[in-house]
Amino acid sequence: MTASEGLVELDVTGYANGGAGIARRGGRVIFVDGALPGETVQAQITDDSHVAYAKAIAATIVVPSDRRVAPGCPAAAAGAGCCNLSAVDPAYARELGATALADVLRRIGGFSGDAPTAPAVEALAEQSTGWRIRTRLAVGRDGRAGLRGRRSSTIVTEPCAAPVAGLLDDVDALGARPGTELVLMAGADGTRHAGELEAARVARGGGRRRSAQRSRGARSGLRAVRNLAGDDLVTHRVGARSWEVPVTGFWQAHRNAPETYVDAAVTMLAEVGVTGSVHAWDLYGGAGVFAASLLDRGAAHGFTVTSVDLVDTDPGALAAAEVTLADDPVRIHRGAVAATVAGLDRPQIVVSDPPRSGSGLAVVDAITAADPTAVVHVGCDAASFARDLGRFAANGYRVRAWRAFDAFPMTHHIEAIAVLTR
Ligand SMILES: C[S@@+](CC[C@H](N)C(=O)[O-])C[C@H]1O[C@@H](n2cnc3c(N)ncnc32)[C@H](O)[C@@H]1O
Repeated sequence: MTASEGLVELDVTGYANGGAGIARRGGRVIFVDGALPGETVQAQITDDSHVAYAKAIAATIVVPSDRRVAPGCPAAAAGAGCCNLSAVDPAYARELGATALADVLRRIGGFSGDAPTAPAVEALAEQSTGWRIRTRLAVGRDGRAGLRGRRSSTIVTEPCAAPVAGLLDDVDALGARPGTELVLMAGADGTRHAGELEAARVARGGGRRRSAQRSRGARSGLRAVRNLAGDDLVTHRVGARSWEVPVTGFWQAHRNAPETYVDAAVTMLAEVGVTGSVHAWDLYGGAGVFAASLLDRGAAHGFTVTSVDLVDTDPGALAAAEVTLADDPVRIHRGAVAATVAGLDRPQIVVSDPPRSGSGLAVVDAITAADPTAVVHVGCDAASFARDLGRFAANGYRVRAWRAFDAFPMTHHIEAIAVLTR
């Protein structure tokens, strides 16, 4: 290893959850953004403040991996923070995702030989481009819309390759005003819907970390939406059901995700022996896609869902659920899961599909205290998924089956689903 002009030469030997390559130098682990296992890179150290590890960015690939491919996403190639694995062979990216998942299941979840073998990551579509049905773009002072830079607040106007065909066509002609965000969503029939989200009001001061947190909080808070194209409500379909979801509301990003996940959940519940009449909880249920499929598909798999408690915080998603599930035995609860579950009827089945931060230990404890026969736990962040599963295991629930999906192709993110029983 040599150091020149602030760069260090590193041999990358592993891959970490989060998409960085792993190298070692002077007894420390170095997480190298943009590097793959087997590569030698010249890297710039970006964070040297920790005793056990440092962070770096690959500046030059000296010896490339033979699994590198031509970058598939123009926006990422121009520095946008979207498709961080767009220059990696998609099959190899899935292998790396499975390796990272297995690693966090062991290290964070504490899983070893008594759990099923960690799952492979399955593709949701043949292509790794053209899968994303919703996206948010920042609108710059010049009125041009684009993705934020990976390590900067610059706006990259080259197109991302992830959105479905047509979603990003001529976005600047939609008329979103400078400083706002442009929200785009494709409906089940392919129609594009667009809204302008008013600029987030972010309080100032308190250091870089605090202000980044404030900025995220402000962006996710309630903000006015001005319709720019299509409708305020977007029609999505799963099986024979349809939902009318606000253009800013939650819907799975990959066009094939909802059908795949509900099919996986119902099939795995049957495989672990759920039978008879059951009451279910659909926690972090959004518009009630899992609730509907449990009701509609259980009978074909040997169990009958007689009623569901659906819990979510998002008023738009719950309004969609109220319409779609109006004639079904579903009680809708608006509120945080942690504050709501204690008052619900005892379930035999629980589906829990939290945001990236996971359910957290208190919610896992509340679920296991209700003593369900089976839990379907879904995670879009491998580390929080592993942590939550570890808590289920500590509370006496065993993973009986799990699957993982390449739900965000060309990125390091994966989605995983586990079914547990006591
Ligand atoms: C990954 S989404 C899953 C939605 C739904 N299961 C689906 O597949 O469409 C996570 C959901 O959790 C909701 N949410 C986030 N934090 C929550 C909390 N503390 N309590 C209840 N719901 C929450 C969000 O509004 C969002 O709908």
